[in-house]
Amino acid sequence: MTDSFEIAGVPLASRFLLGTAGYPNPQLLAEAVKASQTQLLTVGLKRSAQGGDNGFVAMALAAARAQGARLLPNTAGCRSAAEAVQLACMARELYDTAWIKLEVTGDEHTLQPDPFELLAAASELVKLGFTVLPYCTDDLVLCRRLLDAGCAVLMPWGAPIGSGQGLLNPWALRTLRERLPEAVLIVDAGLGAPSHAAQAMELGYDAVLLNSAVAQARDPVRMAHAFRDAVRAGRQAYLAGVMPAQDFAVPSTPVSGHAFVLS
Ligand SMILES: CC(=O)[C@@H](O)[C@H](O)COP(=O)(O)O
Repeated sequence: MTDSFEIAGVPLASRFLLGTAGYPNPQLLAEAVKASQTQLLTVGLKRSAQGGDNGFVAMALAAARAQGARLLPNTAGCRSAAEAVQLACMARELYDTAWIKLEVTGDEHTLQPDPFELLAAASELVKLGFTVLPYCTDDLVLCRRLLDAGCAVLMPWGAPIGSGQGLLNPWALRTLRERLPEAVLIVDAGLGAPSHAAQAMELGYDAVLLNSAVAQARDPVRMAHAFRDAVRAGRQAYLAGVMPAQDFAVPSTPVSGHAFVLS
């Protein structure tokens, strides 16, 4: 039974989006992509545009093709709206896709997105016909503005990129889910363990995007499997209805009357 979701009218059978940076070698990248069964693979534009990637981008393209996955070029490394728009236009030519993962960094220490440049870039790219997937903070007002600007999807951070800290602010992520029930929401970045991905899915997120936790694992292929399973488990739990947590004990076996009298 498939449980797909849609981005801009395109159904995606996998809710696990994977990044292609930082693998020990291109072969392991290809095997991890296969194990993940992802349908959407990100590719860093700055890396490929600058060349010298030792075959990683070519391997990412081949791995995507082998399993019918789409490419999602990203603007990682951009510091302004103008730079991001320029890079997105290059990506459209290079990869023949109008989908773009929009990243505009505002702080070097946390790699936190710059909300002002992000919104400016998103508005411009939507006008240019792109399907824009912005990597953003979990700020509700910013997220609303990005949707109003025409973004197809929102990708709030779980934690800073590469930190592996998991969901640092579950309250904010839960609030986003509750306040934007119609939006396609994907937790992006900072997930370090499969349990973090499951937690995001249990909150009702449509998908997760991660890179470092798989690429830097001792065994990236096994880790890709683990995340794939965790994403599915979290999704199933959400659909089944996760019980609300409470501050008091409730006996799981109600006791009434006197069932047995031992003599
Ligand atoms: C691959 C990609 O698009 C990254 O920019 C993304 O944010 C992943 O973050 P992690 O490496 O923390 O999973």
